[in-house]
Amino acid sequence: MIEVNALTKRYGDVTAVNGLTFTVRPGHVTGFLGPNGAGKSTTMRMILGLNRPTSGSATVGGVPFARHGAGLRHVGALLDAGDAHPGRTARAHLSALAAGNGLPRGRVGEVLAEVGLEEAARRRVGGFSLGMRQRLGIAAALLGDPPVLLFDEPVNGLDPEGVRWVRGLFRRLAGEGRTVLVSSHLMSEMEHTADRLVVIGRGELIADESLAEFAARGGGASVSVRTADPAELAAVLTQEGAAVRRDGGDALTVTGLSAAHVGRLAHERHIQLRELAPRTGSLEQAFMRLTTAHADYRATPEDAEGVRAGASTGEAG
Ligand SMILES: Nc1ncnc2c1ncn2[C@@H]1O[C@H](COP(=O)(O)OP(=O)(O)OP(=O)(O)O)[C@@H](O)[C@H]1O
Repeated sequence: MIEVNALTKRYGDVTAVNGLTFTVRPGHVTGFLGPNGAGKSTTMRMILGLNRPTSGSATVGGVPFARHGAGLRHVGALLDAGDAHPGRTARAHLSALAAGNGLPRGRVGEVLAEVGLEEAARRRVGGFSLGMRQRLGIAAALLGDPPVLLFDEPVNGLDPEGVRWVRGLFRRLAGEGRTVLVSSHLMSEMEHTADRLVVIGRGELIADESLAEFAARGGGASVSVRTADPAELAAVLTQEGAAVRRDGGDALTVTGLSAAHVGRLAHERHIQLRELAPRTGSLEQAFMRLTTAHADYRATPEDAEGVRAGASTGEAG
């Protein structure tokens, strides 16, 4: 369990994180989402004791991270894929981490196999692709077999097979009862990975809920119906105050009534239903709607690539 309590971080005039409170529970993959510059990395660094909060606190398993001895046994983290020394081999990098944390050497081979880097174990990290460095960072996070794992933008640089693999890995880790927090600035990445979301913008909490709850906030929740008598059902539902769209054939899309309500009305009027399915609103829609007001850096026509803030996360204090 990770508990973040009224966490605030200021860099001079910039408030990177502002009074953030949320809990990340075991047994779930929790997506940590926000536009560029929202404060995700800063928050993760404070959870890991790498940045000191201006105020507030963060604990892992009820204890500030810094007070955990042999840190890798308690928390595994992928923060920056580039943090392995380029002159070291993958195996040497992991062996040094294992030794520093009092972990058995045998774990090195196990995690190399787990992330698919066995073949590259004796190559220098300097020659690794970004995707390989991400895999190495994930191997380091897994080394201590920790109950809590944090991954900052882990999908960066992975190919489609790698993305599929990493999603499966996160789900397995959560399935084993671990606490898994994964950051991204893209909802599309989280949609198939996370089952809960913590969404922030400009350092402030926007949402802390399940994917379904978040999607419902985007509006557009509807009910799909197929029926033997679409014209009759459309009339009944419209009379009840719903908006009904005829989708051709026997299909209708209904907004403004729950699936249960549609089912009950059809039953009362003896209208046969062939399908009745609630559809949640789009996650992407909800994300855009709720974070637009909180986005620091947005593309303009002159700057179509958008601006990555001059953010350096190199602070160690
Ligand atoms: N060391 C620092 N010194 C000054 N400002 C900083 C520092 N680190 C972060 N910031 C600022 O804090 C804010 C939050 O940055 P942070 O990197 O935490 O955001 P993020 O959500 O991880 O963004 P991204 O998705 O772009 O990685 C930004 O405005 C950034 O410029």
